[in-house]
Amino acid sequence: MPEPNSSIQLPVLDLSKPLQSTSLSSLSQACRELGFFYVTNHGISKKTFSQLCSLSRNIFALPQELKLKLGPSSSIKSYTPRFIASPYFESLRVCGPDFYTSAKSSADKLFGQQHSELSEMLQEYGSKMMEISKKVMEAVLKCLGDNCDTKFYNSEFSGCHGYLRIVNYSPPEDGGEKEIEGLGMHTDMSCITIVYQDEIGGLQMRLKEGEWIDVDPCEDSLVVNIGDLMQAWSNGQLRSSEHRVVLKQPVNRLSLAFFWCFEDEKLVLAPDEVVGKGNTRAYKQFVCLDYLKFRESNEEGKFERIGYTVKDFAGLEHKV
Ligand SMILES: O=C(O)CCC(=O)C(=O)O
Ligand SMILES: [Fe+2]
Repeated sequence: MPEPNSSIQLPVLDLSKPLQSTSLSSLSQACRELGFFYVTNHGISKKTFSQLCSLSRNIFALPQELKLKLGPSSSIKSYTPRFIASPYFESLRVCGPDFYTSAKSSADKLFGQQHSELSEMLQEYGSKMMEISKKVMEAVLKCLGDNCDTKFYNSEFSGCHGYLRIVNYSPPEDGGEKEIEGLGMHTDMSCITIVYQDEIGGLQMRLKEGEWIDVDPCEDSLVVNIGDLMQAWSNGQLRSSEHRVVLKQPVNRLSLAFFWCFEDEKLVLAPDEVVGKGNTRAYKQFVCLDYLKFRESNEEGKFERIGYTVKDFAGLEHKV
């Protein structure tokens, strides 16, 4: 594993202010070159995060037999146990738009019928994340210039849906000084992903040159990264960068990753205006679900470990 030693100042998108031209140009550069940035003034309180994290920790602390009632082989399939993505990674998935029902069907299996606190919190969190995703996507579309946000948000992105993955990383207690890979290098299959990480840190992004950079937890900020669907839709102008999670201390780490994606049946194709006159189209049209299936079939048993990306699936010979 290469040693990461650099850090980089990622730009911050402040959702409480209109985007000024200087912040737009740094955001645009980040979306094109790095694929990562922070978002602040998102409207989710510290208290909400800490309550959600503590309820989630209670779930992950339950006996394995109980958690396995939720997956991977149950009909709900919301739980991914350890030793699938990595020996140290387990996760719980909650799907929108009805986050309440999705969470409730898991909670009922774990605790019986009487437990709705978690489901209510997740409904609130999920709908808040949907609103944040919309605002973030409008800003991302602005980065493509030419009023792309007003031209394309409604026609292309209004059918997007979101799901939340609550992740618990538990490194071995006797890990010593060694850095341990909690989640291997991958790109996300989303349009955008919005991540809350607790104070432990460990998320790293990969530069185009291959160097690993820490994406540190930042007070009151969420991390946004561009996913594969957006890389294809923007004709490769926006970057879906490889990232991973490295565990540097023998303590548990919790993250809440929200994936905002096109609907399964969506035909993903960069509009001519986005490709731009005189530029070559870099991705052929594809059905969103077909890409998700392609990734699944190539990653059997490996979860999201990278092998193939949207470039391998839909990339055309001549790249822009
Ligand atoms: O746990 C994190 O910070 C990021 C997780 C992630 O990259 C993913 O679930 O795709
Ligand atoms: Fe990811």
